[in-house]
Amino acid sequence: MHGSSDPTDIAIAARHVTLSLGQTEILKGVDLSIRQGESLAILGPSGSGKSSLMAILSGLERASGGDVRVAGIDYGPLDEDGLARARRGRIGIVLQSFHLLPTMTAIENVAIPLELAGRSDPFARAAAELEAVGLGHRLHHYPTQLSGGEQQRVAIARAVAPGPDILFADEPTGNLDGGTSDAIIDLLFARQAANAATLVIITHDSALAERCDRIVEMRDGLIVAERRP
Ligand SMILES: Nc1ncnc2c1ncn2[C@@H]1O[C@H](COP(=O)(O)OP(=O)(O)OP(=O)(O)O)[C@@H](O)[C@H]1O
Repeated sequence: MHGSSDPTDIAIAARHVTLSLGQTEILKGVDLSIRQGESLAILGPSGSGKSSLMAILSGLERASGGDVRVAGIDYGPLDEDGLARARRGRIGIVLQSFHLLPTMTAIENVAIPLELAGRSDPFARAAAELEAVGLGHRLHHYPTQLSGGEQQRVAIARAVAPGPDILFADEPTGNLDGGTSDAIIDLLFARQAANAATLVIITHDSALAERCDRIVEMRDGLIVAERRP
């Protein structure tokens, strides 16, 4: 009835998004629409603005200009608290640098956001999520007691645990060996399918990009190409 342009199908709508930091123009007018349930890979050289765009779409950073609407919420009028509330339980984020809380164990890092989102049995659920990423034997380790790849997997467990509608991942396989990387990617796509979630992945891994529904390429603060694998 409404066709593919039905606005309720759109999980993420960015219109002419700009980001300037000081004199530097990092994003120069990005237009991007992503459908609910779609998987999108963002490719592009180092410094092209991929992480900056993800920070804005995920509500971690505010755009300097343009419009961002995610899961029906206009980010424009929201302050930092408003953005945090908009993210909670709906948006999962895996960042390159993990951002685990150093004073909390692996299980606490996964369980506390579940508790904040009002989910029942946060610790049982967190344990199950950590087992799913192969860390059942590391539940009570602190981040400094975990390898980079293990911290990465805790960050992934934390992001997927609330069953978010939208999952963002910045180089999710960057710290993982081949076998672990394949298992984690399978897990991300399985979670996406189970929740009909939207998945946005920044990656240099072309095999991973090819598994997505759509690939966009960034260069110098703009999306310059788009294709379907
Ligand atoms: N806080 C900041 N202050 C100044 N410049 C910044 C800041 N954050 C990012 N930049 C610059 O913005 C540009 C885009 O950075 P961004 O991290 O978005 O690129 P990227 O495509 O994700 O790169 P990579 O693949 O290396 O992670 C870079 O030139 C970077 O130096």
